[in-house]
Amino acid sequence: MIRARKLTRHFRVKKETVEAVRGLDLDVEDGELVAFLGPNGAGKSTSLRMLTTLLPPTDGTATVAGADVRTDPAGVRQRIGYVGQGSGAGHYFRVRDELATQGRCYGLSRRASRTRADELLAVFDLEQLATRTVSTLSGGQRRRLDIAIGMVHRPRLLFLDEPSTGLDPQNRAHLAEHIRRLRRDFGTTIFLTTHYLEEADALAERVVVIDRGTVIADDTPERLKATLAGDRITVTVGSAADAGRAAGVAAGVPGAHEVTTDGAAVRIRATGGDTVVPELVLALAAAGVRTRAVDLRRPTLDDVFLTLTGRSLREGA
Ligand SMILES: Nc1ncnc2c1ncn2[C@@H]1O[C@H](COP(=O)(O)OP(=O)(O)OP(=O)(O)O)[C@@H](O)[C@H]1O
Repeated sequence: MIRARKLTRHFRVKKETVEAVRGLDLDVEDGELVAFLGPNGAGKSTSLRMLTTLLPPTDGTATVAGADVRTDPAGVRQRIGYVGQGSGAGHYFRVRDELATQGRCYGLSRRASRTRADELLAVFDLEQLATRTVSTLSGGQRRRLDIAIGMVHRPRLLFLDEPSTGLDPQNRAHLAEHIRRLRRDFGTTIFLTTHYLEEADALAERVVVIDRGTVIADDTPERLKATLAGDRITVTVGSAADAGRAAGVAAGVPGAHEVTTDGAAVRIRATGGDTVVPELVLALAAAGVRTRAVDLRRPTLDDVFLTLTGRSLREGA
């Protein structure tokens, strides 16, 4: 559905060159739900704008929904939906009229555009709001209308640029459910940008991590966390001296690696932490070290980003 090779975009700012996107390689298959995750300024929007033909690439190639972004931008636009960061809806129109007008813009008859508007009102739980003026909608309702507008022409591929920015957690979860439903009920391929780690983790089956214009990781959230971060175990013992002994014991437990001490605490990075913990507690007891507390923490995508870049994505965002 998306194939990009060495996609590159530079900007000239005064006499400086900003390398916003540097040689992006990307493959998205039919029906995937992919999150493009990275800190502010990583190059997410610039990549999206090139893939949606809003910005010509400086270099490289991309085919989107079967059309080349350079040689057939109109073909790309016909086949994709794009919901940018700002609202695309006219403030003073009524919700149903706004959807119907968009349908007319895509060449639907008056009747077909009304029918399509009603379908979309149902899909996005906007039926109660059909006659309301767009300017009176809440942030979450407005965002659902924006996505409905992006779906008027039934695109097989939908781009969403930071769809949940500015929404509270409850509205974010509600929107996520609608995005999942689009994929489930209509098989829409969805490519969305976000800097919300939890959203990428919970929503996407695949996460492409971008930093400073380059893809630095691309996998399922589970595999990224397991291979690039691992579980973190903290064992608290009675004293710093005990911690030294405990660290020696921990280093010998299968699955435990990167053992460090900090006062009376021993920190361990582990593969399969839930099976390492009982083995560790038994080994410590056998060595005569009394365990006071054990904490097992599952990794987050922020731990992945930290491992890859040495920086926290939370700080960057
Ligand atoms: N029109 C422009 N002119 C000059 N520099 C630009 C332009 N657009 C983007 N940039 C620069 O390119 C880099 C990537 O920007 P981009 O907007 O793609 O990042 P982003 O990952 O989408 O960030 P955000 O999460 O803040 O939206 C940044 O350094 C930005 O300042």
